[in-house]
Amino acid sequence: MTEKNSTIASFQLSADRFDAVVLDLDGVITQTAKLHAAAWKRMFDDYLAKHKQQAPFDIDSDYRRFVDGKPRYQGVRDFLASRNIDLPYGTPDDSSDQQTICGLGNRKNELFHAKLFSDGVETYDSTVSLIGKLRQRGIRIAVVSSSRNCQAILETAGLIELFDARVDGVELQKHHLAGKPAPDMFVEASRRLGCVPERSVGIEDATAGVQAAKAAGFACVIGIDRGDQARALYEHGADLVVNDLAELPISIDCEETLAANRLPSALDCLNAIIGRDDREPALFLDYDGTLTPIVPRPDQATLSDAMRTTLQCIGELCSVAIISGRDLADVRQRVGIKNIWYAGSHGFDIAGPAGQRNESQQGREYLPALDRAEQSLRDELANISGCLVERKRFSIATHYRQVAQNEVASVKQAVDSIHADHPELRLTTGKKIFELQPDIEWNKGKAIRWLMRTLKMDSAQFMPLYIGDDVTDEDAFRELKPDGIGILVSQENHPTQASYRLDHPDAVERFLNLLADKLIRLRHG
Ligand SMILES: O=P(O)(O)OC[C@H]1O[C@H](O[C@H]2O[C@H](CO)[C@@H](O)[C@H](O)[C@H]2O)[C@H](O)[C@@H](O)[C@@H]1O
Repeated sequence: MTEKNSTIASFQLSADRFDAVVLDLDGVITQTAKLHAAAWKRMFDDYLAKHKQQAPFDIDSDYRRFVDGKPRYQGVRDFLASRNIDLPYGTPDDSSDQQTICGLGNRKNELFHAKLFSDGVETYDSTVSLIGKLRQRGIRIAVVSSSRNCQAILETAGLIELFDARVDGVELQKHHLAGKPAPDMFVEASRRLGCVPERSVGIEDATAGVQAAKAAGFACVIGIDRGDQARALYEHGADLVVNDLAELPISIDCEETLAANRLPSALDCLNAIIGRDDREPALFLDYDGTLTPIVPRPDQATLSDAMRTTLQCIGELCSVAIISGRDLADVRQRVGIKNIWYAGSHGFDIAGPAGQRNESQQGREYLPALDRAEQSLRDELANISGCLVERKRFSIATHYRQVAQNEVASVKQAVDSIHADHPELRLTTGKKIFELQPDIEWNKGKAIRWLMRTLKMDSAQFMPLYIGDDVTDEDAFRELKPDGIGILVSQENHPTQASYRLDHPDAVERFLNLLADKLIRLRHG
């Protein structure tokens, strides 16, 4: 990081200081700048070839000085002016072979689209990952780009959902905004986000963009120096220049809980989840609500054949373990895949594919108390219609999903009273469920760490990825926060320690298939 002054030395992108971050597209989020530069060069060189004394278009100097970051026709006009070439403006409808500013701009766009189609869109993973983290902290995100192709580029890259607002070349024309370096686009972006420039950050890689954000009165303007232009970015108003957004300090609080509906979709962020470093994923999956939809009765939660095939496939590509609240034998039989690890009773009971077994030693001392509590629950709840008591080796679930609304309080009262008789047991809640389990320092998160140690999965080499939907899954999200990733399966809005979201087990299946494709591609270079 190169800093202009010492006041920025303590710079932190935190929700306390900033409400919004507004980013340029090309060269900041996507690596389309080089596609644009190549298309500009090809178009101008073809044109300049007809002017004998003219040197070819230079990507290092001409592109950055006259074209980068500006609306298309303005870029044509400014570059031609630098060569003392005067062309009629024409109209946006001009065909791409007309010798007008618009005709040349349209030719460049044709060349750009051909390249986009043939080469696809590469993204800067550090930027995508930063946007994910900022969104989790409640910071609003907008993209400002002079490109009329902004929407198409974001859609091709699968990033369109990451933005709360977009001010692009199409909007520019529609609302008669002035292009960068004028402040209009940044002012409009913060207005659309419902934020003020004084609490907004602008991120740009072009001098015209830096100038625009500064002129808009943004609290902080960050320049990204992808070439040798740190000095120029500072001269145009950047407060801080970095080579890549991975260098940017943001405030991280591991205990922070976030609203689930603010989390980015894991389907949109696969590249940020996998491939942000060289670590191999180690996959830990919850069962109910994650691999199967929630259904009225526990015995109806059957794994679909499609999900089983997906799990089998991903199990060939990386290490997979199922971490469930169900009894070990039950979840093992429901999933029915041989070469993976299983943890039952919320991690108290673990088994490996080659007959390995780890039953919590400490947990065993609680078996008599669990037996007594189970009997009391069965006796007390026998007359409440729809109430189910499900005994797992190290846990007892009392299900009230099928209980009439006016009788739920009686279920809770009975569970509370039996819990009071067994203070050595812990009472937890979940989806229409009360659970009693040994009150010891053990949970799904600890079980995952135990598995990683046992399987010699150093987190420098393996990245733990946990997908779950319920309260006890939060223990796993919290445990993995420093070195792994948590994905919550939910459509509701509640606090969570997860970093990404999937809406439904169907989305989990889609995500696992995308992950499998990605791992296959990485494996084959
Ligand atoms: O950790 P998990 O594998 O997700 O297990 C959590 C509990 O899941 C089951 O109950 C839940 O799913 C049932 C079937 O969809 C649903 O009817 C119930 O309301 C949910 O709470 C399971 O029966 C429990 O033992 C697990 O603790």
